[in-house]
Amino acid sequence: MDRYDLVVLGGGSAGLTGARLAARFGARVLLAERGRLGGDCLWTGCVPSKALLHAAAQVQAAREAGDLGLVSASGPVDLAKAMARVKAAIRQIEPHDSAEALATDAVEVARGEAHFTGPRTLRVGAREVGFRYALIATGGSPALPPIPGLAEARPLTSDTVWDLTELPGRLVVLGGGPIGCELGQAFARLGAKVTIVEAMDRLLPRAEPRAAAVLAERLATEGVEVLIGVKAERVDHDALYTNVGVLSYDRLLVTTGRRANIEGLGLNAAGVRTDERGGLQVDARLRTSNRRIYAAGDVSGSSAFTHLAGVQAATAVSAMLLGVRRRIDEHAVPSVTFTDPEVAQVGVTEQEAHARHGPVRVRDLEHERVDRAVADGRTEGFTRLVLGRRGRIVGATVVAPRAGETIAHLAAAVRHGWSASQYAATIHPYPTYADGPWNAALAEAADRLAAPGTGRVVRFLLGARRRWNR
Ligand SMILES: Cc1cc2nc3c(=O)[nH]c(=O)nc-3n(C[C@H](O)[C@H](O)[C@H](O)COP(=O)(O)OP(=O)(O)OC[C@H]3O[C@@H](n4cnc5c(N)ncnc54)[C@H](O)[C@@H]3O)c2cc1C
Ligand SMILES: NC(=O)c1ccc[n+]([C@@H]2O[C@H](COP(=O)([O-])OP(=O)(O)OC[C@H]3O[C@@H](n4cnc5c(N)ncnc54)[C@H](O)[C@@H]3O)[C@@H](O)[C@H]2O)c1
Repeated sequence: MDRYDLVVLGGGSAGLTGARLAARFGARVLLAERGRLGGDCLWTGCVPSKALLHAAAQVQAAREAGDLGLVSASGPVDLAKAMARVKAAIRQIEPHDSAEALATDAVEVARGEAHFTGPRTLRVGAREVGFRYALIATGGSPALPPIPGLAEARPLTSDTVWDLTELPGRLVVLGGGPIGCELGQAFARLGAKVTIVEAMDRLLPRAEPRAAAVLAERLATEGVEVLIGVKAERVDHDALYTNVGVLSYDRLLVTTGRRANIEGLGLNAAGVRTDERGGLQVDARLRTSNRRIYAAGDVSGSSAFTHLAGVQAATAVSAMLLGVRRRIDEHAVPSVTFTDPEVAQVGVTEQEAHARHGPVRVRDLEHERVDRAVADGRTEGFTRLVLGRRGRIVGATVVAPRAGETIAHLAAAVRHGWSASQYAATIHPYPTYADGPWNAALAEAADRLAAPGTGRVVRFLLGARRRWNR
């Protein structure tokens, strides 16, 4: 039986990062993949959704060009052409995640469904191999809620929506989380009549409520019907029955959440326990109940982001192979919903901060005060800094075009516990959307200068300098 230092189950964002890092350390690594290398992010997640959103943004710009005197574009697009752009983006990235590229990095790839046959053995295809350590990185899949008639209606999910070649006339999107909002806006801009149905009292329930409100307003302006606090009761004959009425559709897209891919992994044989919710039981260092098996990425039950999946995998591999014990600071993981405007967030929201840090303050800056937003005619957004003890930035939200680029520096602030004054000390380029957080932090720092204690010192210095340098 072949023996490996590390076997990795799943070749998505987590598995690819973990396998490559281990091979770079000099370990003998086997990566098992049952489907397509690259995982959700490349084939059905980040890459196709961002490519479709880009196509949709171009269409939207064309529609709005009438304001500038051009004959404005109208009507639906040829979805097959938009999807061809999506496929082109995937094709461009795919070679980096291929078995050939991995072979160059000294990672061996085994094709097939992997499952544990014992605490230190695994079968993939016809091969049984032994391992010193294993990384479970099998990701997640769309989950359908138990609504009568829903499964039988065979709705679209984020796995299958990419196969559409004709734009649906009426698209009902069930679930107003990040996937529902991104895809809902994209299809609406491409020309579909979109209705988003969300069970909670707002879109993006994990975001600052005000961010969700700005997004909902923008979607409504673009013709998306947003139904919040609505209960879906059953699906029958191309119609979704809800407590507020019947929504007839041409296609139904379900984006109500995902579940971890742990079925058929042979967890019992490996001595890997699951928790009461049926997910993998992992500790803060991502170790399962078998001390030689770790988990990373969506399967671990943490927030589903590619950037987090990669960091988790690298952390787990360093712990397994080198004994480096590190925890990931989950509070400083930025999240971005790539709608227009983008909703970017890091750390805690105001509500969460109250619960966790006690009294906190927020410093808001309206984007009417951000010159780049004014120049772009996009002042609907805002920046919010959540300030904890000693003025430390414990959370931030930016709602704006390109907010995803702006949030990275704020992630550093939350990660390192910077105060608003420390954040403000870095010069930001003008005019950018990053002026939002910078000006918010500068305003906070200026207020501190005027506060009773510091203010007295400042006034003393001013007075003294006046007297000495008449
Ligand atoms: C529509 C959509 C948009 C998204 N947009 C973003 C975004 O903009 N930014 C962001 O950060 N995140 C985004 N995400 C989330 C992101 O795609 C995931 O967090 C990321 O792909 C998780 O990587 P992973 O390695 O954990 O899992 P995956 O990428 O799902 O990889 C798991 C791999 O394991 C394989 N596998 C499963 N079981 C087995 C087995 N038994 N044996 C062998 N192989 C197996 C699967 O085939 C798969 O290739 C999006 C997700 C979706 C669905
Ligand atoms: N830009 C990004 O980084 C990005 C983009 C897409 C997805 N993701 C990640 O993928 C994961 C899955 O995303 P998602 O949007 O599918 O899931 P989600 O759990 O984030 O959102 C699902 C939404 O559906 C709603 N919902 C659940 N059941 C419902 C019902 N019966 N009727 C109506 N609404 C219902 C929920 O209240 C929630 O708002 C998330 O963790 C997300 O972070 C990230």
